[in-house]
Amino acid sequence: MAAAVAAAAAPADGTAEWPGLLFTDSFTAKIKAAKVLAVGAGGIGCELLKTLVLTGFENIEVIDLDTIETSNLNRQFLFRRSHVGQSKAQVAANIVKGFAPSANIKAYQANIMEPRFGLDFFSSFDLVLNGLDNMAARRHVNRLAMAAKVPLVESGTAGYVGQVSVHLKDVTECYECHPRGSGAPKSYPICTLRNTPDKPIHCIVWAKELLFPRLFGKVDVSDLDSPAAAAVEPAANGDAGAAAADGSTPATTAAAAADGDSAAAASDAEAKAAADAAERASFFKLQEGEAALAYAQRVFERLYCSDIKEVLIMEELWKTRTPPSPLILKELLPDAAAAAAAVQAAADSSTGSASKALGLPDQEVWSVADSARVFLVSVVKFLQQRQAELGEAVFDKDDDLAVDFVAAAANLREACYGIPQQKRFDAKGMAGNIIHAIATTNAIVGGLIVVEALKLLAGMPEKCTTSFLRIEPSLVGSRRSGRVACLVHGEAPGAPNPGCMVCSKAAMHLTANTETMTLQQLVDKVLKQRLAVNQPYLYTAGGVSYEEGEGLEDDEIADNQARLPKALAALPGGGIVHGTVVYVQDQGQALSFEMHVSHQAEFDPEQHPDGFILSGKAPEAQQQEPAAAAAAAAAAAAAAATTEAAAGKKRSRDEPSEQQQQQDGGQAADEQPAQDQQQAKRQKQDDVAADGAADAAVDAAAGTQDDPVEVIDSDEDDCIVVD
Ligand SMILES: Nc1ncnc2c1ncn2[C@@H]1O[C@H](COP(=O)(O)OP(=O)(O)OP(=O)(O)O)[C@@H](O)[C@H]1O
Ligand SMILES: [Zn+2]
Repeated sequence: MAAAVAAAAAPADGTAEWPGLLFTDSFTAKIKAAKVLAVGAGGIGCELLKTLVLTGFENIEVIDLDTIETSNLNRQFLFRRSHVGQSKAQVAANIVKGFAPSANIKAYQANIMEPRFGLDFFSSFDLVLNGLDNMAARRHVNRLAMAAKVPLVESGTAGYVGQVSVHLKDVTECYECHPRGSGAPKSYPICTLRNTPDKPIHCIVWAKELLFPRLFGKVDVSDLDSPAAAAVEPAANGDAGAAAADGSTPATTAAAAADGDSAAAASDAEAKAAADAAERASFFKLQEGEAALAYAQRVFERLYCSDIKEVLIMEELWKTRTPPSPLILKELLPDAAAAAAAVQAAADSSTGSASKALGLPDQEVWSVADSARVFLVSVVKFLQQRQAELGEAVFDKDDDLAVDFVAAAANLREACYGIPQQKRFDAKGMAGNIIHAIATTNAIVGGLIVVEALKLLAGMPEKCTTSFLRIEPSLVGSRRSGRVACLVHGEAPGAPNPGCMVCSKAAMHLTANTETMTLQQLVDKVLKQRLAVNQPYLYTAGGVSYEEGEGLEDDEIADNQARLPKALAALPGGGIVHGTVVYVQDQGQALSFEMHVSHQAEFDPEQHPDGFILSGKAPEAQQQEPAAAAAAAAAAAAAAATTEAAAGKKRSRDEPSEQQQQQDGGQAADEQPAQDQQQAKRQKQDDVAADGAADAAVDAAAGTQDDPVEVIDSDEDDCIVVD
């Protein structure tokens, strides 16, 4: 189907040029016949679907995994209150069909990342148009659109700013040709979060990422207080005091660092950190017969009094900083009996929110005493009313109790450290990375997507623009009218990046401590979190292999699992060491690339808090003639074949399994089990949180906000003129 776009490279109506072409019969027919995939039926998606049908598109498939929520109604104008709880994709399709009854719109309530929406599915469209809100899904769609050579129009909005960009394999840059600023969640040095916070966000991240999972979720989802992290810090930054984690004293690490015996120091530090972690794990457990309120008070005392006193012992930390002051619960809530009764009454109330139960406002900064009350009430409510989730809870910005807890816990820590406290509304925004959506921005962006789609359909990718919607108009030079003020600035899409791991055959370069990084960390932190690989299959010429995904036998799954805790260098088959080339594939994304590994023992935690460095690198093959590139590819394939044989693989990675083919055949969207939908929704929420301030596309637009009047050498065609 994508061929239809290429075939239209010459003006469809002989002499017709853009934009006159739009008004020709043959182009109208082309619009009518084109098959379009719209991904996302949220803020942008609703606008996009409406504009598509009003422009004359009649063959549309729309996918959205979510259901309609009341909070969507203010801007997702296709939805009404009566639709709350129903599939966004289905309702959007039904309503839009009312505008254009001849349109054929197929809706899927599904995650675009499901294997059934694979290469065959993408290849069946002329255009893919994104109205998504998270990086993981955007990257996934980009990978499949590039592999299928289907043009992709990508979009994003954040408040008043937005962006639309066009991606066409081998013609323009793909969505991942350049690093996206906020692709990975913003990370903060662990020692700052634990011991020396100096901004509200440090306290909010501490409450959300460390404390929330510690009390209600899976502790291992956060590595903020893992013994390994604690042990590594002193060696790397030489700051022995900062190494003491979560209340451990600096004495051991400081002495060990000073005696010059680094091996002994490291093992002492590791042992100490492990003992501290074990002590904390047991302290934060609810004791047999312990009342929820007594537990909440005990945790309060530990976090805001004894832990703070422990940190104060580390004198070297406070030579250049203001030391924190402990909070005493009895001083904050002097009438202990009355306070306990009020907290228990609020905790027993039927409202799911601690702050609402206490009658506290969302839009005002609470007093420290009120934050203490909210803290206690939320802990008790979690223990009493949300028992089923304990041990599994995940922070969700739409969960009132979780937001209450994080806002109060962060405020109390801010009070200890003399950092300004936040309104609940703002704490929620920071914890959930929320930028409030603006309907008009979505409408403009939805319209711009269709404009770019039309240029692509006309076979005129050279006319395409990357459009930046700005918060303030810019002055733009114009041939005809001098200078005009523009809200939307357009520029030509960039060329493909030969170093891109997605749309070229470039290699990635990983620098890590191969003696301490485990295969699990490589898979989770590097491949999944940083490179958005969903179902990794990796192997080396030496015989290391690891695989996830469908179609594996039980013994293969067990073998793979057994390798995960091993350090890279200790893996069987020679390990992954300095100089190893790791071949990575993800069948679900039609993706394959090489990763070249370098060993480095230590990393500066301020500069590389993840403990590794990842960079893209153009391989030699990119500069070679096609024949040489093919030879290099054949050599890589041969290495793969050797490894496959060594690993005893039975099926080819490049051929879809029978199961995969069946899935690609296209089940109805609503066949996905409800549990999967829930999981996907949770994954989406995680992704959204990890998405930082929307996406780098938007960052780029947002970057111009401080520069409202700027002269750009551009044509009027590229802008929307403000009267
Ligand atoms: N992997 C995915 N597969 C299918 N749809 C997705 C996927 N990820 C996100 N979406 C959908 O993309 C849409 C993005 O729209 P939007 O940014 O308006 O989000 P929203 O959830 O409706 O609004 P808000 O986040 O502001 O509450 C959402 O409807 C969301 O469900
Ligand atoms: Zn690329």
